[in-house]
Amino acid sequence: MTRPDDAVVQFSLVQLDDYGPWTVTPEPRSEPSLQALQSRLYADLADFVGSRDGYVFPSRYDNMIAVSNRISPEEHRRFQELVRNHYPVTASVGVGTGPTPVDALGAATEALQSTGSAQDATRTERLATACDDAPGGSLTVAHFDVVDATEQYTDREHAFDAERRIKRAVVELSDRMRDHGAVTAFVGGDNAIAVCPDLPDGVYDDVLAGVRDAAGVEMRVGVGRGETARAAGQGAKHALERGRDTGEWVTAAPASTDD
Ligand SMILES: Nc1nc2c(ncn2[C@@H]2O[C@H](COP(=O)(O)OP(=O)(O)OP(=O)(O)O)[C@@H](O)[C@H]2O)c(=O)[nH]1
Repeated sequence: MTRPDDAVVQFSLVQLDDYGPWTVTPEPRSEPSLQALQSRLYADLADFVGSRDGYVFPSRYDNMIAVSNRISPEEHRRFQELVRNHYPVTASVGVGTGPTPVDALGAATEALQSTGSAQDATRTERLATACDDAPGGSLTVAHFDVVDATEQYTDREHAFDAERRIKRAVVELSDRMRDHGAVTAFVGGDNAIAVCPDLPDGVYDDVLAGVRDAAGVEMRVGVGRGETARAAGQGAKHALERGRDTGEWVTAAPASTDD
């Protein structure tokens, strides 16, 4: 199947095969060892996708999300092979494209779901791709962070309360960005990254105001565009740094792929 003409973004949904039953076979496995396995597998996915100029989000760890523009089906198979060779579990992958990140992740989800249940013992290492070439258009990445998180929360509040406050703000943020077709993920510290359609600046202003009203947390954003998630994301990071200096949030000019 070829990809839709208006596709600008490709997402890959990586899902561990039959992982739930494995975690309790022959008896429940120790939680720290499961956490270590999940973290290592995520680190390998981040290296694999990052070295191909994509972006990756841990999601629920048994399901992980990659922005995979320009990463071919053959390369996805190489990642599946890596997992098989290094871990006691295998991974299936759904790949989807669409005009918005929400559409593309939806297509990846449907492709994967069409191959069978996450807990089907006979579903092993499926690669479900709804397209035979990856889109090469321009991507938008928005990198958000909390203003003065260290001084206001990290250095003052109970660690658990600081965590809850920041996570609550990110939930508010991702709900609002989803309404605009963006997929947003918490990426650590006080940071969240959204892969977005091309949105007017006013949308970011409204979203930041909405998060402030709902969660009482002030965030800023840098926005970058580029032909890969890496290029767009680096542009967003540079824009965020400029925003720290000026107090305004900033949209970066399209970044080159080798930025
Ligand atoms: N994943 C990720 N984490 C980051 C990044 N930058 C900072 N962090 C994390 O966020 C925490 C807070 O850092 P900052 O955002 O620089 O600190 P701040 O106190 O909010 O200060 P301002 O952002 O300047 O208002 C750090 O301790 C890191 O854990 C980034 O680019 N990516």
